[in-house]
Amino acid sequence: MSLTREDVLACLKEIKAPSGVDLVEAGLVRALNVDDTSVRFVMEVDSPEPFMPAKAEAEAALAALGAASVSIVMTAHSKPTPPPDLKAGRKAEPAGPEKLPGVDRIIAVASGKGGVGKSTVAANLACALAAEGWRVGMLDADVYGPSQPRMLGVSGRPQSPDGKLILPLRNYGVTMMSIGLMTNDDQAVVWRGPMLMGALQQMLTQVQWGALDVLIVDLPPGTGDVQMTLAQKAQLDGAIIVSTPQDVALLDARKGIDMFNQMGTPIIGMIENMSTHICSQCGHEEHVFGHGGVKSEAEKLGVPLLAEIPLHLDIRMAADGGAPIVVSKPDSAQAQAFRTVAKSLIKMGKA
Ligand SMILES: Nc1ncnc2c1ncn2[C@@H]1O[C@H](COP(=O)(O)OP(=O)(O)OP(=O)(O)O)[C@@H](O)[C@H]1O
Repeated sequence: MSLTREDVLACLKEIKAPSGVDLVEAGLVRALNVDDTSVRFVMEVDSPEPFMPAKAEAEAALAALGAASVSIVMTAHSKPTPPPDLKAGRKAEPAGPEKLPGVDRIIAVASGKGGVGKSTVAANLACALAAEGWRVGMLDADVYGPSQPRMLGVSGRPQSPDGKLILPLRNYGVTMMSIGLMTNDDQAVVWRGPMLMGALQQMLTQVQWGALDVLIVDLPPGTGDVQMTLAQKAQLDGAIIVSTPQDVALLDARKGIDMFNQMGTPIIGMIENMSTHICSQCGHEEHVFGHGGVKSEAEKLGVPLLAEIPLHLDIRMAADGGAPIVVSKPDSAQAQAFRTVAKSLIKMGKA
């Protein structure tokens, strides 16, 4: 029997948080998604441990109500830090960004502006690196428009058998996790700052990534909280900036590069996407958005231009159809453009 949102909320109202107030009343149930007999939500808490019994109780009660699958993700905020110890001679504690265990490198794929093809580039790059024999992970941190599940043809709910570690999904040799797998496709998620940070931190540290040569992070466009949090929490080995050739996209790309520079993240290079339009019927080439803008910007900023990817119907159909062009038409000229970037990243020692 299908469950309704109301059924689920009524059930959760019977479960008390450690404060004695029920989970719903306490405002702990966030991003609730009820899909037939599958229930998912985020529990926004400061520290997960005291809430484990309530979580287990909620899982059992929802299962008894008829939920076939229950996924409760806890967003753990950082623990309150003790006051600084100002005594002289005290050894400094390690602080700042850390390496993820088992993950050799983390590369962020970023853009200043939305819709320039950042996720398409990230998906193709991940598949191209996997095709070169690299162990590749993809963390889709584009919280406002997660598209990696669609692009990498992945669906289903990530499971967490022990309630602690989340098992990522896998396709085309890419191990992936996306915030989009925790939320409903057609439901707009309103992320509050701390909740967003918690979810990102959880995807970094509570997902069982396994041993990876490279973890690619698909960032949301712009220069916001997710970029900052990522750079603070994880040791980023570099960022790739995707831009279209128009001035407006380049202006935003420049802001993105400036932000990474301020955070001390090396810029691996820029990629001009939708560089030139190649007609899929006659092969005629046209510079719809201008051409060469990213090349001259990269020269000005002293960063490498990694590729100029054409605007081609096949790239869109492949990405939107769940099998990036690198996988669906690996020998096409369009796929070659991505494969060349992957090879040069490997050569540069970046992946
Ligand atoms: N080179 C290309 N040729 C044809 N279509 C492309 C190309 N690059 C991207 N697209 C298409 O453009 C659309 C937007 O791409 P994508 O979702 O990758 O952009 P984005 O920069 O990640 O956007 P956002 O960050 O706003 O989600 C998609 O439909 C994608 O298939």
